Amino acid sequence: MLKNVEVLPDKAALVQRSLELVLERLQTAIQERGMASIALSGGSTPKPLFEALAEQDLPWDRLHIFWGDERYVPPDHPDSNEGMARVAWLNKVPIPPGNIHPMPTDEPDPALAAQRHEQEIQQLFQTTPGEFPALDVILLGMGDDGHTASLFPHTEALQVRDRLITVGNKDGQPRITFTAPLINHARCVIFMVAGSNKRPALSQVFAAEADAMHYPSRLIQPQGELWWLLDQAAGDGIV
Ligand SMILES: O=C(O)[C@H](O)[C@@H](O)[C@H](O)[C@H](O)COP(=O)(O)O
Repeated sequence: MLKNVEVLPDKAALVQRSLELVLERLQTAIQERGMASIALSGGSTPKPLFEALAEQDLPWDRLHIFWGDERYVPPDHPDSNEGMARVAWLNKVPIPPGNIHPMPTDEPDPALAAQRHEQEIQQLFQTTPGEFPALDVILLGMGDDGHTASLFPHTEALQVRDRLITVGNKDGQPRITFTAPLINHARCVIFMVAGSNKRPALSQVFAAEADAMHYPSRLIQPQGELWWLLDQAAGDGIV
């Protein structure tokens, strides 16, 4: 793992830096393998990045879009990560609809939705059960409790090592999430973390010793590149 940590002056600079990294890696993937895959994070931080990506001139038919996690709501719900990315970016560019792979949230049982999505990913990447595909880029955020994707502290999802997709749990509310091993098989993981409210958790995530079950972002140790892009409010003095 190649770990890079950059503290940027403010959130706008953090977004600009993440745009540079994402574009470089997507273009390299397309040159090398003819296609690129990116999993989007949810929450509020990545929205300006998605808006900036909508302004780019990319070979959209070579790009496949995933999500690292999803709230268990319909895509038109205000909390939907899919809905946010479509409005901020995907609805504005000519990406083939079949290249967009949202996490299903329409099964009565979220576990079935997780299983369905796992099968979709295995089919797309031609992997067999137990094998983990390497996505080119996985974007992540970090909550002020140290969670990432929908891997929340002291939840069962943190223990799942043999699946690509599992059910997360936020205060009893179901989520669909990439598992830690799927994230760790990515070629490049980019955390975007902004705001002073993230400092306490960040200091634990970067500490020499801390409980990963309490600070799940510590579980993210990808075999490829790991980038932590922090704004000064979050990272100054921590790293
Ligand atoms: O669905 C989600 O909420 C996310 O995937 C989650 O992991 C998010 O990235 C963090 O909670 C940070 O969210 P903010 O960017 O809003 O601080």
